[in-house]
Amino acid sequence: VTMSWGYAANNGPDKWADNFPIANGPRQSPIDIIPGEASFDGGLKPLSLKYDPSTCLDILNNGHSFQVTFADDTNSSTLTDGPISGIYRLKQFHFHWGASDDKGSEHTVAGTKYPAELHLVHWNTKYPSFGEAASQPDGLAVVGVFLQIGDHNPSLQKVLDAFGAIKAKGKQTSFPGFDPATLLPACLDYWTYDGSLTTPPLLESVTWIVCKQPITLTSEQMAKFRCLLFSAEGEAECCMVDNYRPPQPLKGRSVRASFK
Ligand SMILES: Cc1cc(C)cc(S(N)(=O)=O)c1
Ligand SMILES: [Zn+2]
Repeated sequence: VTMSWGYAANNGPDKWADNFPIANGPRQSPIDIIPGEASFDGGLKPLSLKYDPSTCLDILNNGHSFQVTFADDTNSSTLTDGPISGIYRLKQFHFHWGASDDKGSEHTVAGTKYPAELHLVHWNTKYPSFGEAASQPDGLAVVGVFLQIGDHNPSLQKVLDAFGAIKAKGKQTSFPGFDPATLLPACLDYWTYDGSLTTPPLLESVTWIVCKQPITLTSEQMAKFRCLLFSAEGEAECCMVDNYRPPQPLKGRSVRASFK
C-alpha cells in the first residue's frame, strides 16, 4: 500500500523530496519574507481582483485542506495587473493552519508565523487550462493572505458554517454565491517573488503575491478549522491541523515590494 504525502512525521515536508525531487529545487515555496531585504519596485501595479460570486461552486475536503472551487470557463473572476501580465482566472481558494494559534501560516514575515494563511489560486489564460498552466513557469498566480486573531470575521463565518458537511476527507457540498473579495484585506500592498506550489507536486509555476495586511478572525473561529479531518469516514479520526510547509531556501531570489 503506497503512502501518499501528508504532514505527518512519516510522510510530511521533510520526506516529500523522496517522491518529488523538485522539493529541493531553485524556486520553492513558501519563504520567510524579510521586509528590510525586499526591494520596493515602483513599476509594480496595484492588484486588480475582480470576482463574480456566481462563479462560486462548491466546498470540498481534499484530505490536505479544504477548498472552495470556482467555475473557470469564462473571465468572470480574474486577477490582472499587480506583478503579472495578461489575465489569470480564479480556480479555487484554500487555507493552511496550525494546531494552535502560534503557528499555521506557510509564508512567515521576519520569522513571524501567523495562525493561518489563505491562498487564492489563479491560472494564466494564455494556457488552455489550469492543468496546462500548472506546469508552466508563468502558469499560476497565488494571492496569499495572512490570518491573525482579532475581530470576528462574518465573511469567513459563512465558510466555517459549511464545515459540518465536509468534515471528512472526500466530502463535498455545494457552496453557491460566495464572494471571495470579502476575504481580502482593506490594503492590497504586497510582496511578490517567483515560487512554487507549497504541496506536492511542488511545481515551480507560481508567481506569489503575499499581502502585507492580514485579515482577522476570533480564536473561536480559528478553532473551528481544527475540527476538520485529514481522515475519511470510517478511518481513525485524524484532526486536520499543521497542514503547512515551513519556509524554504531563497536561493538567490529577490523579493519585491509594491509599497515603501
Ligand atoms: C498542490 C497545490 C495546488 C494548488 C492549486 C495550490 C497549491 S498552493 N498551496 O501552493 O497554493 C498547491
Ligand atoms: Zn496553499
